[in-house]
Amino acid sequence: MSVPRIAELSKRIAANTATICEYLSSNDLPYPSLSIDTPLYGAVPDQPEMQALRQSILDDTAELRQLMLGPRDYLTSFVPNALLPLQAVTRFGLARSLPVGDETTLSNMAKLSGLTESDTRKVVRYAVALKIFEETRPGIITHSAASRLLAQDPGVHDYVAACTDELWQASAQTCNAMEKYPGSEEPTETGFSLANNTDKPLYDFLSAFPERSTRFANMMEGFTKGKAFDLKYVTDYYPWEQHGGGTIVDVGGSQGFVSVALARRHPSISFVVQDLEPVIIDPKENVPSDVASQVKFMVHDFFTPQPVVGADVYFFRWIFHNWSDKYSVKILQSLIPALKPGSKVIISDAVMPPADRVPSGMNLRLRGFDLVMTSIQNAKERELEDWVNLFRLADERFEFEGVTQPPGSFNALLVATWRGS
Ligand SMILES: C[S@@+](CC[C@H](N)C(=O)[O-])C[C@H]1O[C@@H](n2cnc3c(N)ncnc32)[C@H](O)[C@@H]1O
Repeated sequence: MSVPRIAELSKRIAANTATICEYLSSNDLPYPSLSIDTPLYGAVPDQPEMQALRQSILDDTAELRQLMLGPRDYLTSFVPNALLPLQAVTRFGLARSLPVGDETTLSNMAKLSGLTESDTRKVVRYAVALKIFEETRPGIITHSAASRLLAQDPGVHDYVAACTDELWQASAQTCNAMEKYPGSEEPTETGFSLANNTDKPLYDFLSAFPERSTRFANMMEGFTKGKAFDLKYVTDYYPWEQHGGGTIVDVGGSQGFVSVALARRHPSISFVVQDLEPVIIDPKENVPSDVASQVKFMVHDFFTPQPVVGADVYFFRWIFHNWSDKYSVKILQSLIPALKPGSKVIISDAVMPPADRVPSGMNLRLRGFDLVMTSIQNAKERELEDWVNLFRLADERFEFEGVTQPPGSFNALLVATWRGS
């Protein structure tokens, strides 16, 4: 008789958990816990074998939960306001106002946040139920591991704040946008546009609000702290050393953290980070002194002709998934006047895999991201064929060379070479 799926899953979960426990125990490492002193970026070591076991446990527990719920309870288990406590905790500074190691009362949290006591109680207790904060005695609140991270890591804080304040609201309006503007490729006809009652694209709109704009950029940097977005997937999976003595232009490079990481490993390469004005605030603050002479900043709109002529590489990380094909083609074509024969265009972006080739947790994230891109820009994540077509649509002289998909990475690296004169 075949083993029931629920038994198979629970057996594998138990075996994988035991392997991780043994590893932690034999290396004298702490076990995962929800309490404040747990390793805040995860107790499972960042090592391929351990991470594969962790991913398997995450996928198996999700499936086991769904099987245990059954279809009806599964569908009704999606509460409509699951992100509300996270939005409130960041919007009203509830985690940051509580010093780590201290305890406080709900009334004090209300005073510091400006919320009413009643709203504070509702929000914080929902957060406690989600293991964000602990209520150690009735009305007495301390940090949990999760709220501590929100208090102490500005990248994670801004990630959560921008996800809830910007992306969640945009998602809630996306079906309305699909109805109002069917098939639109315009970044002005999105869920984000409807949520903000604006006719400007997201980045133009945010540029009028420097704080929101910076927070959005910080959310992007926060992503890179997630394991699937580690900068190593850019630095270690392309032979950058072949461009020694040359120049790499980091187009839409935000505050330059990718260029800084590459500059540290390749002292003979020069970097130019380009972005819109409000994002490039003050290069003196953004560039660590050890690479200051190597990494320059430049305000540049990538829909206008590329001003750095004859660079070896034009690098785009997380740019094209923000734009529909109509606009992505324009970005590539704006490079053409600056390209020399052999210039590379290197793109770090997702290549959507067939669903059965990735762990279900990763597939879920990729599918979620695809729709985030629609909600904010009418853009999309692309399959390999879409990428090849994009270069072809922009200009036949772009020769698509191939793609590298580092294991465990959200993004792949796509390389094309300019074969024009
Ligand atoms: C998703 S972020 C990616 C940032 C960075 N490359 C990274 O890997 O995290 C997109 C970036 O494109 C920039 N951007 C948007 N429109 C732009 C434009 N027209 N010209 C130049 N940069 C632009 C944004 O300011 C933002 O920093």
